[in-house]
Formats: sequence, structure tokens, C-alpha cells
Amino acid sequence: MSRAIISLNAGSSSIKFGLFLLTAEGPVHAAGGKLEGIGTAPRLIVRDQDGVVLAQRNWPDGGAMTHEGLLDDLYHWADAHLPHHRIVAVGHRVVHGGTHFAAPVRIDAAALEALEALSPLAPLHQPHNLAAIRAIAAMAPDLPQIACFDTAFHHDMPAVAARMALPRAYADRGYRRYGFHGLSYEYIADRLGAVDPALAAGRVIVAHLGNGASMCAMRGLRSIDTTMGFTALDGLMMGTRTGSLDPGVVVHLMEQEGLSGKAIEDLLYRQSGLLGVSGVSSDMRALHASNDPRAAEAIELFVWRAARHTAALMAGLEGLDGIVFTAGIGENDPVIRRMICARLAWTGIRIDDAANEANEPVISAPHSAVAVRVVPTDEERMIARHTARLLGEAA
Ligand SMILES: Nc1ncnc2c1ncn2[C@@H]1O[C@H](COP(=O)(O)OP(=O)(O)O)[C@@H](O)[C@H]1O
Ligand SMILES: CC(=O)OP(=O)(O)O
Ligand SMILES: [Mg+2]
Repeated sequence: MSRAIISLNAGSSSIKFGLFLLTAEGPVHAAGGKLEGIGTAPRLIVRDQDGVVLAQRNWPDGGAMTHEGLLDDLYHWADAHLPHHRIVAVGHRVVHGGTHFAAPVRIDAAALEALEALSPLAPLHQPHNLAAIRAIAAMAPDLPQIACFDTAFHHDMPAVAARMALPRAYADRGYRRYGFHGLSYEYIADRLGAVDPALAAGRVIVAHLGNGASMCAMRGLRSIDTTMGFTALDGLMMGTRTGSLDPGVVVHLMEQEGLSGKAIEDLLYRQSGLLGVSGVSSDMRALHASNDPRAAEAIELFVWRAARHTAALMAGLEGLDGIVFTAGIGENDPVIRRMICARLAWTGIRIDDAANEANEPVISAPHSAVAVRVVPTDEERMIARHTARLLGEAA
């Protein structure tokens, strides 16, 4: 039986997983799946290494099912349906590593406790990430589990990009901009270095547009700024999150409307963004399919905000050589890419419409002043590489 590792990536609306065989050339993808639509209509699709569908499953009335309930279902399903391998470790995406965790670690009780304390800073993710770790530890206490952090890629951002304009004492207590989606950015940086080394050496903005959405400004493939901050609430408008918001709104909601901390958290993380503005859905596909004018307004705002944040990151980069689109919307939605690039036409960006419609790797026109690429992200593979490295295996 081959030795294998499992990667688990619990996002806000999805659980993605990968089965990777350990080989002398590094982890080799054997199967992977995506359980998406958590909170709306959960559905699972599992494919083998060639993309052949191994299984599909729907939970038509599963809008109320939780990450934990679905993970338990998923485990029992995988045990019955997937070919058996000797699992030697499980790697996890853990969204918040705080000031302490700047690189992947093997999880022990002390690490788990430290990560638990960060849950309020990532309420849509951290509790699910840690629940999966705890569930697996209960089933297999001796199985090594590795945590890989979304914040790590941004750890060495310039101090000016990480600082918040609060009194200094707060910075000493961990109030800083951390940034997220780091496993995705690390994977994209690696791919970009391989497919376009000239662009990789330059000034690039990576737009990770999924249910959670952020952008990262990279110079020479290192993060120099990013739109998410202390939490994954800052920056771009998202599926159910506000993105940047005048903090005065929070004070007003508390003082004048009497909303509790929990109620405000729910409002900003779960009821806002595309869902809140459209009143229709948090899912970009559903908004495109809707005739409700509020759906069009939500899309317009999403695009407006994306262009505005791109321009803000350009200031730090002192220009722009390329944009890379990735994640659910970035990889699959030509309409949103075209609309964002149209708002940035003043930079000299020009899209090749046919290439954009076909989700091709390069979607900029030959005369475009800025290269525009589509690079599918693969957080699971990045987790597998880190996990293999920590086990002392080829990565
Ligand atoms: N073919 C598609 N066209 C437009 N949007 C898509 C498509 N596929 C996925 N999406 C959108 O991507 C988002 C989910 O992105 P994803 O990166 O999978 O989310 P998560 O943040 O949970 O990891 C949803 O808004 C979904 O509608
Ligand atoms: C950090 C974050 O928002 O992640 P996701 O996009 O998976 O929700
Ligand atoms: Mg995601």
C-alpha cells in the first residue's frame, strides 16, 4: 500500500481536500474533491488525478448543515469509496497564525491552544480548521497533523504595510495587518516563477476572488502589501463580508442601535457583501443568473471595489506589470474579469475578449501595457508540499 497524505482546506463556503502519494519526486496528486455551497446547497464532487469524476453527491435540503457535520459525512463516505492508502499525515489550512506562527508546524496540544485563542479573529474559518484537527486527533491520536497558515506568506511584509494607525501600545499586543490567502499566493508565486519568470521578477497584483476575496501586491514574488488585514474582513467586498468599512459604522451600530459584538460580527461576516447588497445570493453565479436589479448593483460594487483596491496596491508597487486572477470567481468568471479590467483601462490594460471568454492562461491583448493571466490556485497542493517537508520527505 502506498504512503499518502491528506490535505484539508476548510474555506468559508467550502471544504476542499486532496489525497497525495509520497514519492521521491514529492507529493503526487491521486484524488481530490470539493464540497462547496456550505450554507446554501452543499454538493460534493470527487475526481481522480486525471479529472475523471469518481463521485458526486448533493444535500438538497442541507442549507443548515455545518462544516463539522459535512466533514463527518465526508469522512465516512471517503472511507467507503476511495481506494485505501496508508495515510501518514494530514495537512491543514489554518487561516490565522497570529504573530507566533510564521511557518508550518506539527500540531500538539500547546499549538492547538494557541491557535484556539485566534478563533475570534477568523470566525468563519479558524473554528472549522481546528474542529477538523480535533476530530482527526480523536480518531487517530498518533497521526501527525500539520498546520499551514494563510498569514505566513505576508509575515515579512514591509512594516509600513503591516502597521495600523492605532496607538503604539496596540501594535505590541498583536494589532497589526496580517493578510490571508497566503497558501494560495505562495502557490501562484511558484507557478508564475515557472511560467513567466520575467513577469515574476516585476510588479504583480494577484487577485484571489472567491467567496473570500483579497489581493496581494508582489514584487519579485514576495508580498509587499495585501488587502486583508487584522482579520479576513478587510479589503475587497466578498460573498457575505463587507470588506473595508468606515469603522465609524461599527461604533454607531453599537452606540446608537445597541447591537452586541456578536450581532455586529454576524452582520459584517455573514449578512453583508454580495448577499447583503443583492438580497439574492452570496454566490456570483446566482447573481449573474438573476434579473433582480439589486444583483446587478452588487456586481457593480464588487467590481468598483476591486478596481479601487488594485489602484491602491499599485501605489505601493509604483506601477504595475501584471495582474493574475485566481480562485472561484477569478478563474471562472470572464464577465467579472472583463469588468474589472475595463475599470482599469486608464493603466493601459487591454483584454483579448476571446482568450478571456475561454479562461485562457494569458487573457491580455498583445498591445496591453499590463499582462493579465489566469492561474488556477491549488492550496491543497501547497499544504501537501509543506506537510511532506515537515515529515522529512521530498516536497
Ligand atoms: N464558473 C463560475 N462562474 C462564476 N463564478 C464562479 C464559478 N465557479 C465558482 N464561482 C464563484 O466562486 C465563488 C467561490 O469561490 P471559492 O474560491 O471556491 O470559495 P472559497 O472562498 O469558499 O474557497 C462563488 O462566488 C462562486 O459563485
Ligand atoms: C481567508 C479567507 O477568506 O478564505 P476563504 O476565501 O477560503 O473564505
Ligand atoms: Mg478559498
